[in-house]
Amino acid sequence: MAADSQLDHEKGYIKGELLYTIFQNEQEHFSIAKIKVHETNEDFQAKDIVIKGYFAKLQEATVYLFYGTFEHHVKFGMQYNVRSYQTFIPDTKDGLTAYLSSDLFYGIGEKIAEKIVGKLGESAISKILNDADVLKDIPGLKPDKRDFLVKTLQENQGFEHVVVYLAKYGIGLKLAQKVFQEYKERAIEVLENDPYQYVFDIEGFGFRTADQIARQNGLPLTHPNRISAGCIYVLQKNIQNGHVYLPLDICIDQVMELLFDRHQPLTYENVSELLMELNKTKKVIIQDGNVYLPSLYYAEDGFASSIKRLLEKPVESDTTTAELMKIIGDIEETEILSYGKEQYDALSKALESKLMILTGGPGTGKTTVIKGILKAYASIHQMSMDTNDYDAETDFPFVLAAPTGRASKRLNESTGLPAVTIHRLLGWDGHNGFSKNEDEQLSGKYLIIDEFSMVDIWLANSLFKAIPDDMQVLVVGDEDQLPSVGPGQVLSDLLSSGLIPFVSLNDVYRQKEGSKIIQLAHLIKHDQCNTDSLANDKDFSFIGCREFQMIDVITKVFTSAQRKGIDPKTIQVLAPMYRSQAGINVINRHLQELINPRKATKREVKANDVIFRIGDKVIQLVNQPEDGVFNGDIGEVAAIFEEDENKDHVEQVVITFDGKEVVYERKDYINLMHAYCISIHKSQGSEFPIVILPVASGYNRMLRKNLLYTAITRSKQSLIICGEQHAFLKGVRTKDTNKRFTSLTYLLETRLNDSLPDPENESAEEEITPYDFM
Ligand SMILES: Nc1ncnc2c1ncn2[C@@H]1O[C@H](COP(=O)(O)OP(=O)(O)OP(=O)(O)O)[C@@H](O)[C@H]1O
Repeated sequence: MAADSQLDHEKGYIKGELLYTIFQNEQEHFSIAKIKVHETNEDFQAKDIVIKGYFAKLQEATVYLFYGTFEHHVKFGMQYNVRSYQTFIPDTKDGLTAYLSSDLFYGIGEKIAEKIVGKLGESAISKILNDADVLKDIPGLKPDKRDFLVKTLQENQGFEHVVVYLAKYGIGLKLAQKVFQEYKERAIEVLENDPYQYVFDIEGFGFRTADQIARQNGLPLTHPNRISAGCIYVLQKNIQNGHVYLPLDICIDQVMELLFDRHQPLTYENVSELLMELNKTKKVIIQDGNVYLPSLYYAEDGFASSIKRLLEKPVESDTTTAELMKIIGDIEETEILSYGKEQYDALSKALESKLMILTGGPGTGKTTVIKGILKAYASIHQMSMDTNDYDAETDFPFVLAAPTGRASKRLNESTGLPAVTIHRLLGWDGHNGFSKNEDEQLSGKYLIIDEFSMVDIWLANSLFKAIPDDMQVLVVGDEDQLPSVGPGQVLSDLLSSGLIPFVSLNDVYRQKEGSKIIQLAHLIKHDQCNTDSLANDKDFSFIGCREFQMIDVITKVFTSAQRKGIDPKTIQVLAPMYRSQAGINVINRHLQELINPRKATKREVKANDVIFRIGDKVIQLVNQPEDGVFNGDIGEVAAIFEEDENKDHVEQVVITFDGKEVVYERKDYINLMHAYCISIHKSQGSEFPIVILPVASGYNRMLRKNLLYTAITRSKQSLIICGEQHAFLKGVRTKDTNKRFTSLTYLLETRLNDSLPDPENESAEEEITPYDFM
């Protein structure tokens, strides 16, 4: 613990003493403080500086070594962003004695301190922290004083010790803080004995980091914990590819590949045995030769059970076909339209089915049918569709929801009825789960979930658990769009089971037949898109260019739109990749410069490499249901507050999402990025008046039919594709062959087949529609 060995001259440091704390978040251990500088190897002359970072508790009159980097703050000027730190303990035994007999360790006098240092040497502090019993034989050190000394050291040095220790492995303060919160003083012991434990317990602690530490600590590569952590890591990684499980063979192969080492080879049996062990302790579930993480196994299982439960209680209706025809006829009259055959089927089937799926591409009338269903349901059951006619005692019968804020807003606008996000509907509490579940189910009679292709198996399970037995459900989606970001392919599994009543709308409606965007979407859907399909039209243009010209073309489109008085906010660029010559990051940088350039009067903050400026268009990257914002929501930077301008005394960025304000602190900036250009995946569930879709051959490995179809169907008024025609045509002809491993179809087949009437026979009986009389 000698000072010279403490000091890492290779890194920039400031040695200094706390003057005062400017801000402190005790829960997060985050502080901003002013320190007096004693010494530094940084190019820096001032006598004091503001530091910020995660600290245990900075004590006055204690000297610390801070390692970090300088950062410029608009108001406070130069600041030192601390990455790691430790208490500076003077170089000599005398220095250490002085430290231990300082005011910090009340009741420890110089004599006792000398004895401690005499016995334990210069590494006394580490020794005490590792094992407090080393103090047992110090003459004159009473048990209560000893306990106090250990406790104070643990409080002050424990966290630092962990920070310094983890910094050796490149682990930053923030993760170190999570580690300390989980294990306290045991952090280093756990890491030394079994770094893989961190992978299980600490969110964000990667397997590879644990592996590197284990190797440095000499743990054998065939250590069972390494194999176990490798198995869990492989399964977790595969969630990102949408898989619910991995077949045993594939799982073992991937684990062996991950853990491969020439000198200590693993056998198939080693991994397979460990998987069986994990299965016994329920850390994984192996079923029919497939390996699941428990949360996914139970989600699929639970979802299939909910479907079975609902279908076992069919709708009891005494409405005759003639009555239904009359009701639908009346709706046609008031809406001044005549439903097509598919639409009529959809209406009547949805009204009589406990659960129905409605699918269809753009402009096929999904919204028109939803509105018809709601009206017909209200008419059959003689219910008012006016929310004012209901109170706390009488629940509004129609429940409308969608996975994203934007999609639920559209559903609300198109139906005129309240619609919310699924998270909101289920009462997400922000941390532990939903308030609506199997014990406290939803109220209402008819549930419509739009954009269901975006719903992953976890959310589907939570939602369906909360549906009461007597509620009818309509699931709406477009099966040709991208599957959910999360694991599973719930919509397509439900459809391919063939066990859930469904209607697919294929006819495109007259008013929109003139729309090239919709035509193009349907040509792609039916694999009929060719060079002729890309001819310019009033709502569509294809601007040919090479990848290196892409940024130029996109900025020119924006400039010319601005000249024509088109609000740039109505234009959305959608691209498949973040990092490439014409990737999302580059496009965003250029568009920010063009649309919202730096101005002396405009506040901005810098977070990592990104500058957020007032007026910037931004996108939320994760679900933050506690604030009512969701992955993919687009907002605008409305205000930036400095530390002394708000009661929390922290810098804040305020984003407005459709009029709703959400406050972000620095630690949350990571959940935002610019949205002049967003990924096609993030655009699911949203629609934009004008879409620019760059298609470069550099995106080749991403270009797939469902991706391009999703992008195109986001545009409502105008679509501009720029790039290379052959890359686009190749993309729309490339099917997504990344099969997701899910067992939902199989589960539905095995559970429902025995208990339900054959839908084929059932629909054969019911097939009388007005068309049969025409
Ligand atoms: N039976 C019909 N007769 C006349 N017009 C219709 C009919 N069905 C739908 N339309 C019209 O076709 C257009 C598209 O219908 P709608 O918005 O319901 O389709 P959608 O599938 O929800 O489309 P999108 O997915 O693009 O939002 C609307 O203008 C609608 O009024």
